[in-house]
Amino acid sequence: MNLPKIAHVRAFVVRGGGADYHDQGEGHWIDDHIATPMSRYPEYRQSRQSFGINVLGTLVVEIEATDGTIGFAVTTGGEPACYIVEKHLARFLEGRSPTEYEKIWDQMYFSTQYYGRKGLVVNALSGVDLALWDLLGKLRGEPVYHMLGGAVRDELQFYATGARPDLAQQMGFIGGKMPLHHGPAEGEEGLHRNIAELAEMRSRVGPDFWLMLDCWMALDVNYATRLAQRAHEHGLKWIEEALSPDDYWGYAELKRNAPTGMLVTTGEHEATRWGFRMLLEMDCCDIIQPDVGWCGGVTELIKISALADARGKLVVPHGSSVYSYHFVITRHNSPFAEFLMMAPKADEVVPMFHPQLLGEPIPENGRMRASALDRPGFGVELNRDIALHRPYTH
Ligand SMILES: C[C@H](O)[C@H](O)CC(=O)C(=O)O
Ligand SMILES: [Mg+2]
Repeated sequence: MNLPKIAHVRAFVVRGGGADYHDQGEGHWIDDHIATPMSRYPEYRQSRQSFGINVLGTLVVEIEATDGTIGFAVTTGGEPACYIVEKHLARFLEGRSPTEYEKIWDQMYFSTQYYGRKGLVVNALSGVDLALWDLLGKLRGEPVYHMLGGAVRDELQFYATGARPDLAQQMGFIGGKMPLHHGPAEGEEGLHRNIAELAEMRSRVGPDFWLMLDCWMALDVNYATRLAQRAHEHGLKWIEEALSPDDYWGYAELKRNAPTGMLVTTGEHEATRWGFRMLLEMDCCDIIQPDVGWCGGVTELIKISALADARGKLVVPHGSSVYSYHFVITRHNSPFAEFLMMAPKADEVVPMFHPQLLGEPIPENGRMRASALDRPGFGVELNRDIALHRPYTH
């Protein structure tokens, strides 16, 4: 079957929430004294926006085929990622068939390897890859999850990330992941407060509801070990991203130190099969958490997931909305998914990438039927009422 070829690749930057979900207004739980590697500096402790967490904004990649069909995707990376997409990556797509995603991925990765490999460049590459899968699905009239092999279960189950696991429990989620508020620079008092917050939440949700702590790379092995040991009596299910993503040795040590039954998770800032191979072969964690928009897109996630599956590890992607939903429903070793609560007080379910996507499905009672994904591509449209800025052309 001859599909239309790729005619144009375009990249835009958008401000205000969406894929750059840290780009929120004042008073949002996601910017309220959350422990980070920058918390050692008191002036950057209260707000992550103060050190520039939202400096980039969302990257929107559009790929138009010769018949006018448009695939698109959103991720983070903003204006610098627009430059990379327009000035470097677009050449590997235009004039090609959208079925050639393996070769396109390979050329995007190896042509940028001398300045890429992780971070911003792989975010940009992931955005292109996801837009390509969206285009392919739209041209074939198939949802991405069909192209990935089809659903292995009838519905997705979600845990919620946010400041109010107690409310998430009432909304039907299977667990709640809270941000850790105090890092090592806040000393023993900060550690007591972290444990007190966990204990308070445990008393609200009862003994069986999953509670997790997201440490956003803020800790060292010693602090993380002490936190894990003290959190164990409050039934902490997992300790997430406790250390720098570069500290594979530290993660291996933390996994050895963690109390029996408590899971160590990480990987949302890791990228590619080679990065995840390190996490897996060094036995750094129990669950890997690639972000589909940051790890290399769906093309790379297929490989990352197969590596994990062969080692009996779970893959529970970080956030990533529809890009994650279409993958998780197709894999046995992804038994549940994350839902980031983007309402400022984490007190209601709103679409994760609002306002950038139209038709973005949301969990109901903590679940989503596979049929909610039954639209071509990733099943969403770009909201063209938001301000799209195209800083570069080619
Ligand atoms: C809540 C965390 O600090 C971060 O904003 C999101 C995250 O790491 C996650 O959803 O996982
Ligand atoms: Mg996290």
